[in-house]
This record gives sequence, C-alpha cells and structure tokens, in this order.
Amino acid sequence: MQRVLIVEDSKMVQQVLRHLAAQWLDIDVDFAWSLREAATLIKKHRYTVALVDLTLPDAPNGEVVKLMMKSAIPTVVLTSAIDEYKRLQMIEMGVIDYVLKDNRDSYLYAIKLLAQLLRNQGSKVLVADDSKTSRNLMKQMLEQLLYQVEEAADGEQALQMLSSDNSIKLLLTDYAMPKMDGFELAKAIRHRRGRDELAIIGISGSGSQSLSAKFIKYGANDFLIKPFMPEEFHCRVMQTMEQLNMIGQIKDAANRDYLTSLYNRRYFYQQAQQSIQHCKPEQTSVLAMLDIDYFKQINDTYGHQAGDEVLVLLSSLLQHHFPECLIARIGGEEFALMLNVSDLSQAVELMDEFRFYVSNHLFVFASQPIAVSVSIGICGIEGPSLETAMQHADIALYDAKGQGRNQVAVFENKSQCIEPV
Ligand SMILES: Nc1nc2c(ncn2[C@@H]2O[C@H](COP(=O)(O)OP(=O)(O)OP(=O)(O)O)[C@@H](O)[C@H]2O)c(=O)[nH]1
Repeated sequence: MQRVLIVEDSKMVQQVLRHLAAQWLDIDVDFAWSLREAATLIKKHRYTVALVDLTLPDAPNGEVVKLMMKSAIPTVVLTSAIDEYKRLQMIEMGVIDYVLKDNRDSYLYAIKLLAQLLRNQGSKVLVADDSKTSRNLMKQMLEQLLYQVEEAADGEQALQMLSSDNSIKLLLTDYAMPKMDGFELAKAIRHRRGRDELAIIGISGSGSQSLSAKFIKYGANDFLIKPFMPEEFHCRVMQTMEQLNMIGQIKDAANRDYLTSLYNRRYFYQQAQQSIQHCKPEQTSVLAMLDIDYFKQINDTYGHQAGDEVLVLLSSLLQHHFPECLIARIGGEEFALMLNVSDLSQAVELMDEFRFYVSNHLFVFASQPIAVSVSIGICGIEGPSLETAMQHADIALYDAKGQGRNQVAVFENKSQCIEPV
C-alpha cells in the first residue's frame, strides 16, 4: 500500500498542498506541522515518498530531511531559498529533488512529482551503456526515482531485452556502444514499440551535439548530453515519463465509453478478434450480447439521469462479475462480453447467474428503487467471423426479448445463419 507524508508548517501552504494532493494523489496522504509530528507518524506508517519543508519551527536546519533519510523514505524538499551550498548538501544527502516555494505552480510541480514517483514504483527502465561506471551512476539516480532498473552492456543485448519484456517502459541509451549503437537500437525498437508504449532518451558525450537531433529523428523522445547534473537527469526522465503516461491516458480514453468507462464498440471488435485467436485449445470463445429490458420506460419514468445511473451501475456489476472478460458498451443500453470458457453450457450458466443477480439487485436513484432486468443472447464462436457471431448473438438476444425478457437464449437456429465471410 502506497502512502505519502507531507511536512509543512505554513497554514496557507499546507492548505494549498492538501487541495492539490486531493486532486492528484489517489492514496492516503498524512500531513504533519513539525518534525515531532512527522517522527510520530513515521513510527506508525510506512511511507512511499515524502514532501518536506526544509525549515520547520522545531527543525530550523533541515533536520527533517535527515530524519527522512535515516528512515529510508525517498524525499522531495520544499524550500523558500536555495544556494549552491544547500543544493549540494541536499544532493549529497540523497534528496530526489528540491522545489522552490515561490509560486502556486511550484506546489503543483511538487505534487505532480509525487504522483509520478508513485507511478514509477515498480516500473521498469533499461539502461544501455557499455561503460559500467556510467550505467551505475544512472541506475543509482533512477532507483532514487523508485524505478526498477535493468542493464545492458551493448545495443544488441538491449534490443533482445526490450523485445522479450514489454513491461520495460523507458530506455536510456548511450550512442557509442559495441555491436549495435544507440541510433540503430532506437530505430530497431521503434519498429516494434510505439511512442505510447516505450519512451527513449538518447545519451551522447559532450562535443557531439549534432547526435542529439539525430537521436530524436530515430525515434527518441529526448536526449541528454554527458556530463549532466542530477537535477537535469531527473527532470528529463520525469518529463518523458509524464508524456508517456499522458499518451497512454489519451489512448485509453479513445477506447472507452465516456459514460460507463467500459470499452467502446470499436475497441471491442479489435480486441475480440485477438481474444478468439488466443483462446486456449481446451477452451471455447463465447460471445454474449446483453440488453436492458424496457430501458425507455426507465428513462420515461425516472428521467434520463436515472437511466444513465442504471447504465453506470450495471457496467460496474458486469466488471465485478466478469473481471477477466472483455466487456464493452456497444450501443445505448446494449453490452457485449467475450468469454473464454470450457464449453457453451458454462457460459450459459454464468450469464444466467448474472441475469438472476441483476433482477434481484437493488438499483436506487435519488432514493427511489428502480426495477432492472436484462435479456441475454449467447453464441459460441467456432469458425464464423466475429461479425457473424455478433449477428448470431443478436438473433438469440431478440429471441430472449420475444420470449418475455429477463432470460438467456442461445443461438441455435442454423437456418437463420448468415454465411461466414
Ligand atoms: N439514459 C440514457 N438513455 C439512453 C442512452 N442511450 C440510449 N438510451 C435510451 O435507451 C432507450 C432504448 O429503448 P428501446 O430501444 O425502445 O428499448 P427498451 O425500452 O429497452 O425495450 P426492449 O429493449 O425491447 O426491452 C431509448 O429510449 C434511448 O433513448 C443513454 O446513454 N442514456
């Protein structure tokens, strides 16, 4: 469980930080006013990261930072002034970063930095460099940012590691390496993994500025020129990873339905094809189409907002009951599920259990109970294309509606089959 500690003695600053933390950090955050209070909290909880004010009434000389370091808590420092001596002192102590308290944006920067650090925890980064000293230095700085670091001593080894491990999210690559240089590596890996899956930072030695532009052209997101200051390294890595995260969020939003956050029709088609191809030999792919009964009446009786709420609640019930399945809202009050099960009868059993659960579940909107039931059409997918299976499941759904609703029907009537394409 991740947890954050923020130590700040100014009432006004703490208020701003509380507001920003509620907005950006989706985990438990504890606030302390003093070194004493921070020390008590540290005894009670394990903290993933801390944001601390350098000067506190009971700790005027950065004692709180020493306490954090002693307790092995990765720490970001807030300070109202910084000079070269203080900067070096903090870097030597192992502080992740320092933030100057000079405007509202700096507090936002600090909180976003904490959010990124929390996301970093456990994320994999690959450092490709033939110099062990250089690798060690970067590894140390990346581990400070809570990344899990892997190493490669040449381009070929790095390419192999990246090809076999999709969980590596960032590659830091030197230019001059044996077997395969940084350009070739960036070019080769970009063919396989796009900018939404992997971020690349190229590294080149001083006096070779032209290499930087070339790195970007070969697919790197950013570059660093050696030697670099730890702050620059941190900023570039964090910024690059923030971009990767944002691209991921945009891509995810494009695949989801705005109301229920389930996948949308287009994404369902894309993924269902893959799910069919990857179905294990001992399993059967089954498609289920589910439609809320008399949904128009729900809208007409309780209002459109109540209808929306029913859609959202039903979506969370679906996700809760079928956590492993591909689920999408494919139309107004229509949903589709791909199940990989032992046989068709298992799918019928599971869907009937769900149908029964929904008809007995208490849906409430503005303190009013709303009766909800669903009809479900099921079709096994063996041979026909997904498009055909959708039509078959739709026919079965139509049957379920025709037979009085609140029931499950299986597609059986081959005479109604549309020929496979
Ligand atoms: N609240 C809400 N209503 C929607 C949404 N999308 C579609 N609808 C409504 O869903 C209703 C679907 O009505 P019908 O197709 O007549 O189906 P039904 O009333 O559920 O009847 P049966 O399916 O035959 O049981 C329409 O009134 C649409 O306006 C939505 O996003 N929110």
